[in-house]
Amino acid sequence: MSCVTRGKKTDVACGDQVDIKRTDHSEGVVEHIHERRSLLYRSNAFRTKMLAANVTQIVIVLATTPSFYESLLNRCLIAAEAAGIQALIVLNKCDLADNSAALLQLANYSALGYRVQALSAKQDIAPLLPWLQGHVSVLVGQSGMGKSTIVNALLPDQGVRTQEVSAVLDSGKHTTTAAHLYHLNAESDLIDSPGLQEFGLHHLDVEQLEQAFIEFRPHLGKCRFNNCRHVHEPDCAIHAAVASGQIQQQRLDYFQELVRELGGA
Ligand SMILES: Nc1nc2c(ncn2[C@@H]2O[C@H](COP(=O)(O)OP(=O)(O)OP(=O)(O)O)[C@@H](O)[C@H]2O)c(=O)[nH]1
Ligand SMILES: [Zn+2]
Repeated sequence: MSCVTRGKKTDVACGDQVDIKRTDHSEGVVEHIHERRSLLYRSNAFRTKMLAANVTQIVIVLATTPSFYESLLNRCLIAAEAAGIQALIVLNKCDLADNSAALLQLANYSALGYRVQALSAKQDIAPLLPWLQGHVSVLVGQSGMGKSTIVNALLPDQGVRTQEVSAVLDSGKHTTTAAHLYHLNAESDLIDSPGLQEFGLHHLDVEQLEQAFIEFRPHLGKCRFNNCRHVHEPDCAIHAAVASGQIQQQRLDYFQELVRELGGA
């Protein structure tokens, strides 16, 4: 049913549960937004956008080709941790060429405890099904990684994105401009979001960032200075953990990149 919000407020996110009042047989007004279990954001220095509400899992879609931005993968993982949502990493297009390099790259993330599923959405979507069962999952990823293909494979009857193409663009190019929620079955929902090229995390502060790097947690609060930003400070527990191999240098680099964006270092 097509519904509008009262006034100019558009604080409703895809996945929200709402009370509506019917104004017509096919139209209504959103009266109330229910309390959210989770809310996923992305933001730049100027504005914060709600990505999806009430999701329990973020599914990060990567592919062997075109190559994916590892920085974007990290940002998605950090956004998930900050929102208290679990993450699943999907490596799509595994029917293509050699995926061993990409799998090796992702082994670093399995070592952190993140689940990684190799897949070819074109050939067989079945390996993804058990991961989605019982969850409200949101699919995120760069353009071209195969999100539409995954959604179409999961919901073959809905002609999901092709429908949009004919209605809006009529150009034959698959593009998703807004998030959509689909019911996979009685217990599982799937939210498809537009392709991302960047994923800003300006809505987080340094302390939230530190906590979102899960392998930092056991070392936090153990630096000599309690406002240590883990750059060049002496007796830094995070640097000590990098030196002893408990934290990967690259993850510390990603952390520093995010802190610099906040203007905090
Ligand atoms: N070989 C192979 N190609 C795939 C697979 N999945 C998707 N593709 C192809 O990759 C291209 C991009 O796939 P899409 O599903 O449109 O990508 P997307 O992530 O939805 O892109 P946006 O709509 O821009 O966000 C298309 O040409 C697909 O046919 C796969 O498993 N194997
Ligand atoms: Zn430190």
